Amino acid sequence: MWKFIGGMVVRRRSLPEVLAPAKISENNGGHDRKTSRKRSTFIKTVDRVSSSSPVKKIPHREPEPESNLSRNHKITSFFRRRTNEDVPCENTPPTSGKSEKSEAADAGTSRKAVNPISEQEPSPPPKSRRSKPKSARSTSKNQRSKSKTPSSSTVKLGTGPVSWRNSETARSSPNGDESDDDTVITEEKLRKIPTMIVVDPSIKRPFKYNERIRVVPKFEPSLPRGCGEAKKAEANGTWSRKRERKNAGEEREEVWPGIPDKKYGKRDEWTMNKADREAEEQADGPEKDRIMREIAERQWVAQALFECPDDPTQTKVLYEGWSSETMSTQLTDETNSTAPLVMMYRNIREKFLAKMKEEAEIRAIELMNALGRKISFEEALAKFFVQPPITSFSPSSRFWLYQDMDYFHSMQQKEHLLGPIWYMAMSNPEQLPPFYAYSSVNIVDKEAFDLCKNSLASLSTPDLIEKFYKHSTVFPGRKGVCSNSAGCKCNQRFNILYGHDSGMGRRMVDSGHVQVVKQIKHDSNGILDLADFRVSDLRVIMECSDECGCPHTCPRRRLQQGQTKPMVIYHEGEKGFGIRAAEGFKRGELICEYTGKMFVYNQAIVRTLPKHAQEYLNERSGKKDKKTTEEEMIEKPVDREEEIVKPVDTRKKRKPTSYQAGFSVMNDEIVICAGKEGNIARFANHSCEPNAAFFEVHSRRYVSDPLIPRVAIYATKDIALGEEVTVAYWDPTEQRKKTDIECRCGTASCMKFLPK
Ligand SMILES: C[S@@+](CC[C@H](N)C(=O)[O-])C[C@H]1O[C@@H](n2cnc3c(N)ncnc32)[C@H](O)[C@@H]1O
Repeated sequence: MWKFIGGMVVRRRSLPEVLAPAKISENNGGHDRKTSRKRSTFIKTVDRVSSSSPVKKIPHREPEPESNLSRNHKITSFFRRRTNEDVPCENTPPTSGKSEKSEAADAGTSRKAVNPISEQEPSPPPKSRRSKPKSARSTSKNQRSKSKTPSSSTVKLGTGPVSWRNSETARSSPNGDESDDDTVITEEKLRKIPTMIVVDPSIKRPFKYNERIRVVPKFEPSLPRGCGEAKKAEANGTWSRKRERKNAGEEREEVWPGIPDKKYGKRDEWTMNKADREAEEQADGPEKDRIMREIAERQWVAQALFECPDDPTQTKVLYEGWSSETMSTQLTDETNSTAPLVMMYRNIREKFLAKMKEEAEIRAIELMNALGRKISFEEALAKFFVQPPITSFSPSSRFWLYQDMDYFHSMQQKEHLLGPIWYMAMSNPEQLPPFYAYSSVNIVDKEAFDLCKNSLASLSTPDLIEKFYKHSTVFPGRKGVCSNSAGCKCNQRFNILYGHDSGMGRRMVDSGHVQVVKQIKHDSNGILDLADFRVSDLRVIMECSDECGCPHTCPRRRLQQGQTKPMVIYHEGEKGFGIRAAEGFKRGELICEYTGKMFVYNQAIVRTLPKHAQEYLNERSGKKDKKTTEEEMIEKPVDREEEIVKPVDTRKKRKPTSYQAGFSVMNDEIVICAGKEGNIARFANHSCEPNAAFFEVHSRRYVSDPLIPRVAIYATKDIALGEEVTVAYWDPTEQRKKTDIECRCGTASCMKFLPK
């Protein structure tokens, strides 16, 4: 078993199969085949679409060839989606060039509301026929709201320099109406943001433990809540993701958990246009006007924007729920105003890519010099940085799968008020993205939930004081960085639960030494004070909660505010994927949380075992109650992992994983496993000279919620834009058994092999 320093435990695994390269089928023969095969299905499914849907019931007829389609009609239905169709624009990779407006979006400057249509259209269509694109869901409300500063009752989350959340409030809306801005955080909204998902297989139907905690019989990855267009398309679309043959004889669906496997495609576009045209033709007078208005008012959700390098006034738009073959070209100024957040995402992505390219160019020159200039610069560069393979709009190109992962995972993040993420494999365009289900919160097994619910840490401070005051002499006062002017209760909590005055703050560590648990504190900007930080310290961060009386912007609630900065999951060659900063971090700044499935330790191991091993272990443990087993363990200490894993390892059936994190201080029975479900933190690679570390965090917004132990990654050094975020899986100063996995951290003090 490997140890992440600070109680993070990982277990060995081989590189997942999903990382193995596979061929992209660029010619997308499958698309046409599939759409024609599914045509009748679509006709059937549109019947079921509600009247509010833009999809209309239409008679079944043979499709007309593309060239015969009414151009005007397409323009009407799809927000002039074909207006610029003739503009030569390869869907080329994003570059660092930016328009003035996008610069403004980057800086988060507020802009006067603009009606993009009246401003940009040289010869505008009749008013009633104009439709407007909707920005990504993440900006849909934002789009509608006026540029406004939050009122005193609404506060913005996020600390430190510009975060995507900070800058987006400043945006204006093309419509200018005053509807609620989903980027302004109110207490009411916070109360409903999910904090965990509890899995209890014994229940039949999901229910709410409270406003933030849902109990489900099984965790099932699904599309994020706001993605209504994608959901509709998943039910009715005719384009579907192709199946991919990985190894001979083995077929696996190229359907990533939580990513739509069906979308609207060209055929649907044609069908909808045709239905519109027919409805329009058949109607008369006010009815005709109504239909035309309805068509004109349809909104499209922008999923991603791409630059046209030949013409910076144009931008390519990929729509949520639609395949890439239906992309359209729009005026950059329009997309700047109608989809400011998506534009901001594009700018962040481009800035990051420009940085990566710069780095790759330096490495390419180094390689050329090392090889005596036997290869050209272009060849050398291609070893480190390949432009995204968007030579065609073929929806089956792997590039579009990456775009979907970016969008749908970022939307999940958005749901939890967290920063956006991207996936990139710049040195190998054939690289498959990682195969796992995204979850911004922990998925807590019922047993772990009950354990946490009944733990001391879950008690309110008055209850803790009542229980423990007699055992403790010192409970230092209400000071700290907490923004409650009356003082903070949370140092008291720390002292009762983990302080050495309480008698619970001394722990035996692996080496057999006794260590004192250290409280790591924030400064008034939410930055950790890491003055005398050592990676091998036993440490806990104590956050404030509602019982403290401070607002949710309190610097002592940093993990509750979550990941504010954009991050990239970047393919690092032999190390697999890693995480990189798409914006710089200061030492002590929060990077993100480590989420995954949370289990009670023994059970966590047992459940990953093959059936026969599970049966054997369950049968054995069934004869003894839990207490006896634990007592036995204390009397005769055993390496729990050794004991449990051995029967399986000898049969060489189980693939070991390295995505498990354990707790040394808060609850050493609990494990977070991010092997199949988790967030970006699961990609943190090891370095012998890391720039970040794991911290156990005592964190909940509401004291009425059970306190589950949480893990955060904080920067322990300044991290620059584009730099990889790394942690130490074990204390490099400690002698440990080594595995045969070569460490590729590339640092001067590298131990050469990852530890056991
Ligand atoms: C927690 S995962 C990190 C994410 C992983 N790279 C991925 O793509 O899913 C740990 C695994 O990453 C790889 N890894 C992490 N750090 C490494 C390093 N310094 N050198 C080589 N491989 C590394 C090893 O395969 C290890 O088992």
